[in-house]
Amino acid sequence: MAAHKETEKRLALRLRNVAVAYERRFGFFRRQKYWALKDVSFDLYHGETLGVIGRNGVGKSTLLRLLAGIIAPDKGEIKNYGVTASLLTLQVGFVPHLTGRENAVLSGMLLGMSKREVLERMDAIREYADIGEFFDHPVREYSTGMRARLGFAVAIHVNPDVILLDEVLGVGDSIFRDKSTKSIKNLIRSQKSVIIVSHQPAMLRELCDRIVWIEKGVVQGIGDVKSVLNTYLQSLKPAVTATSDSQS
Ligand SMILES: Nc1ncnc2c1ncn2[C@@H]1O[C@H](COP(=O)(O)OP(=O)(O)OP(=O)(O)O)[C@@H](O)[C@H]1O
Repeated sequence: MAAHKETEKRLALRLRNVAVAYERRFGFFRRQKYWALKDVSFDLYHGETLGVIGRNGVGKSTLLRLLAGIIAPDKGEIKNYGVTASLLTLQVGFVPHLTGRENAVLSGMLLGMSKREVLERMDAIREYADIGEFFDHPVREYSTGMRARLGFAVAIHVNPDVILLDEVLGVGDSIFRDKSTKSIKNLIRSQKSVIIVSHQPAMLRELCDRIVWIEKGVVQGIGDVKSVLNTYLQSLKPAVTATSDSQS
């Protein structure tokens, strides 16, 4: 089931033959280029939710970093039709000796807000994180779940035109997981454009209008959620699926 929202056929972003290389080091002196993305082309329209699937290490996070403007393409072109894009990821590092409040300012600014915007939203962020007095304690005292709560609370209060979500579903304990999933679903059902990387097929089936399947840095499939997801899932377990299908 798709996200039930109007998708205007108005372009937000266009990628054409985009490639990204990282430099990998071998020992002290040897360096080699590694092409994490080799040839990626697709369009993103206003209001649509595009899912990104693919095995570990095929370039999904690289794609989101590229769209957020954190890295630039080494080849190809990204055309922006006047939208702001911001990456919501829990991998933004916190500074351990600073408090949750202070880290909220830093990571909010990293995600594209001005300091004033973060300060204006601080009460809402504190309330959303719901970690009590720990909000004003150094982050080094936090549990992993508390860090996830703080990271998510900041991320959810950023308000770009295009929201890039990197595996942010399903964080924290069950209460927070429900709350964060609900917030993400609300964002997705709004008229914003969303690109979501997830390894959870059920979630993608529920939320996305289209899917892009990335394999070894190239687009292996793009289009209808059901068919692209099915083809991808089949590709993960060809032998097993053939056997279990014939038994059922
Ligand atoms: N800073 C970096 N320097 C060198 N190589 C990198 C760097 N970041 C990522 N890579 C490599 O680029 C490839 C793509 O990484 P990326 O994180 O985009 O994959 P992914 O599809 O998001 O993986 P996962 O599903 O495991 O999160 C991987 O082989 C990874 O090792």
